[in-house]
Amino acid sequence: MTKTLQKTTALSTKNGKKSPTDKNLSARAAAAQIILQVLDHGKSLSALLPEIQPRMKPQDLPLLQEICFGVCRVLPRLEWIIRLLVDKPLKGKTRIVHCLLLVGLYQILYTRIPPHAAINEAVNAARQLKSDNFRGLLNGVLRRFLRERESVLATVDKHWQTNHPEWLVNKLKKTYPNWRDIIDANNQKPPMWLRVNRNHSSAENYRQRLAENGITAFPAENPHALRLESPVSVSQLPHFAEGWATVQDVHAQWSAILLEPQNGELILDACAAPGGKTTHILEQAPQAKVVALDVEENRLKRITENLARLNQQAVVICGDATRPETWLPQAAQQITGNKSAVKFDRILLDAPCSATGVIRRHPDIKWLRREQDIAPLVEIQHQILTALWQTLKPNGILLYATCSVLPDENGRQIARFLAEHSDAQLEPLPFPAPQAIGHQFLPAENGGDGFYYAKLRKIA
Ligand SMILES: C[S@@+](CC[C@H](N)C(=O)[O-])C[C@H]1O[C@@H](n2cnc3c(N)ncnc32)[C@H](O)[C@@H]1O
Repeated sequence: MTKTLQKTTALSTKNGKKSPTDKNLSARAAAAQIILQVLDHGKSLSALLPEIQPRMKPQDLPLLQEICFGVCRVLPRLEWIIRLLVDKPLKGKTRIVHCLLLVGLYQILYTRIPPHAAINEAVNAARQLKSDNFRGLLNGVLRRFLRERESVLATVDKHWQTNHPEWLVNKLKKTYPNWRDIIDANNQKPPMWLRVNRNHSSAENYRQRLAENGITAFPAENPHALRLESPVSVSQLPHFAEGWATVQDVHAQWSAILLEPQNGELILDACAAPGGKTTHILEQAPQAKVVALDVEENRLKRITENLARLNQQAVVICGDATRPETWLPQAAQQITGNKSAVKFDRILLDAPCSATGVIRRHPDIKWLRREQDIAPLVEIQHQILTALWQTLKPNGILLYATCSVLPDENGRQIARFLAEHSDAQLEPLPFPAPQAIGHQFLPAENGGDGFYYAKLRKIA
């Protein structure tokens, strides 16, 4: 820390102004509120952004999204800058001012917004957020950062910043010799991937249609996947509303391919919401009878909407995968007309997990997930696996998937299951460089997210 970096003291404040309606809320004010909810109240961006979006001006949404995701991506670096510049931590009611500083610094460092505009907007947002008394502090800190940028960054960037929580870095270090590459990949912005519905078009034909609409896309090894050069709104995608394409990461697309669903089979998608993989199963095998199960009732609507867009049918059920006896009779009733027990030919278990493989897509995971969450997740995965195994037909297939990179949730989970179930056999997967148990994709490998797959057969 150089001597020139004098610290600015946070002033105390009294709130004065009425809060504006959300329609008048600027992108910066909304971003500060959302970041506060993530950091201090453990809420996810994917829950918060859709809530606020209908109440914002449409033209403000891209910037709101950019700031919220961006701040989560580089949070420790921004926090360090604030520690250097602000004497007294902004706590309690003044946390919103701290979040406005994050928002202002992010724009100065990571966007093309002219710094003076970023500062003015942060100061204006303070008024909207009933923090008038802090306008001077915001203005002073951000302007000082501009003046002393070089020396501040020399201090902050003296050592490599992981921008990850320490517990996660330690876990990655223990498992992966190339852990730094994983961290770097997690800190990138992810590409947008499409899955082309082969019932409407080949990936190549769709790529040409995209090109005719000014959208550049690249093919992948996976036959249905296209990577877009730059993300676009789905409303720009040809025939999106009619189900010609679905937004889905390239590695997530392996789920339905590895499951190999067949027409006429009875298939369970056990943790199905929002239904991205349910619809892929039905694209692959339109005549399969698919049960889409999820424990979160409010997430079932998303499955139904996705099925409707693709003009597909499935039995959508709310239920706990650890307790098949509570929902299996209802599923049987809807499929066969009577409640007697049914067994599945194939099961996709896209298990609830730490989501440590999709950090680049959901950077808030780094601050929402805690080390102590992992063991309970591993236990629930084991319970679901064990319970669903009883519902699988002899010779049936269970595909276990997670978007985690932690071995406890992946290879070790399956090793434990194999040790406990003599009727379970590991099936080979069609990837080069076979791994010991299942297959781990790392984040950004082939441009895809971090995913794990293991395919199990029930020996007859
Ligand atoms: C990784 S997400 C599934 C994503 C989905 N397969 C897709 O591709 O769109 C995991 C899902 O598991 C659900 N879930 C968690 N615990 C569950 C349980 N005990 N039984 C059924 N579903 C559960 C969550 O509600 C969540 O929707």
